[in-house]
Amino acid sequence: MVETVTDSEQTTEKAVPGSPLAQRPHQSGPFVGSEVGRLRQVIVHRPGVELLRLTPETKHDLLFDDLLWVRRAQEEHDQFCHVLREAGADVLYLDTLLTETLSVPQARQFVLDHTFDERLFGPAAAPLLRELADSMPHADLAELVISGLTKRELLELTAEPRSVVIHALAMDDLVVAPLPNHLFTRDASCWVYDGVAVNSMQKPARIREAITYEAIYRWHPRFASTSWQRWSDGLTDGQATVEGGDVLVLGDGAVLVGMSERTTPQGVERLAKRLFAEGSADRVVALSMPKSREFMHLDTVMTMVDERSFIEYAGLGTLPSYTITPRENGVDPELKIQDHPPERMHAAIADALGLDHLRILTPEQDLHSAAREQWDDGCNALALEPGVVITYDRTPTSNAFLRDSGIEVHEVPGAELGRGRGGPRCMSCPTQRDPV
Ligand SMILES: NC(=[NH2+])NCCC[C@H](N)C(=O)O
Repeated sequence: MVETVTDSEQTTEKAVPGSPLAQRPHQSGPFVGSEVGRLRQVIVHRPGVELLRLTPETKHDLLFDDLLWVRRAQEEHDQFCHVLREAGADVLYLDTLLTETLSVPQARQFVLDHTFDERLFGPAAAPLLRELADSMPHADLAELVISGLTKRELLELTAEPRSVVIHALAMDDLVVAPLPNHLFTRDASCWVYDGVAVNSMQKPARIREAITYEAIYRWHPRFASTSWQRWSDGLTDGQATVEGGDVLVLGDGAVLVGMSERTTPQGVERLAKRLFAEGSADRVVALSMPKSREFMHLDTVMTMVDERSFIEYAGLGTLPSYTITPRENGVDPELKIQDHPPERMHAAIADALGLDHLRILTPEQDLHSAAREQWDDGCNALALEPGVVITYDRTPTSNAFLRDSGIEVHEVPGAELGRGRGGPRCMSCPTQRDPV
């Protein structure tokens, strides 16, 4: 095994003029000051009925590579949450947050309006389904939104609506689609310093996930009673997509974004512009990634494990990159864009971090083993604090290499969870994390 260190061996830190907000200490409201600072509060989603909706025919469109044994996946997820709690993090469950949010009348109306869209259900069924959903207790409505509903289940609740759309469905077809990728709470929203991006999702199976987060952040008292910035317009952003798996909060006013299968350059520019306008960040480094499923998000190929170290997939190579900074021009900052050739990728990230070089941790393996471990989320580490991470147990070479490099690794079982192509970082949406 070798440790690859880019540029030189020295570790002298450069002083970087970070924004005042990037330094803001942890307080009770949401604030994510870095990628590796102490994790204080995190949103997760325990896999549920929505995963029972996967079949060999639907799994592909629902973005899973295999069916999960749901009970075992729940046990694995419980162990993941246990490690988070042991590390002192406050673990918030997405379905509980949504249930509590739905008790606020405006939130309920918002979720119903956006879920029962005429364009999806047709003008005949949409109002009837909306009415049925509105008559449900909060927890049942949350369950319907996340787990979906088949025609058979619908007919157990009500008489068949007079609708061509519903009539044309077979009994076990889904009337309301499930949201199985809510498991990966990282993606549909992401907190960056003192604000949040509720993301317009690239894949049709994930678009409705943004409704859940939009409602929670706007109306759940935990979030609605504090002030924070908006880095996106969520559902209405169209092609300007950003997904949280592509966004690494480097710390001290710097952000690293992967332009992947999911995140577009338009999305990156908008994120940068809004961060700069509020003075919450002043450097965004964007990497131009291959657009492919195995590299769907940046955090599937590289994650940060301490203030200067990243675990990185051997097959990633180096990528063209851009450094975006604000060019002050009156009130509205313009974007100053500097492009870098592939060989400068690590140097561009190091510069944004104010470091002479990064420590790139890439275990030495044959190419096939490296590809297998990347596919199994070996590079998807979730930091609990600098130098302490959670990974799946199914990637032993990456885990051993991290340990040999001085990183404390907490392994959690990933035999079932890993079938959704997301690891510990993907399954977490930090809402409070210390700066470093
Ligand atoms: N941050 C991540 N890498 N998330 C992984 C998401 C996996 C999910 N099945 C999808 O395809 O969207």
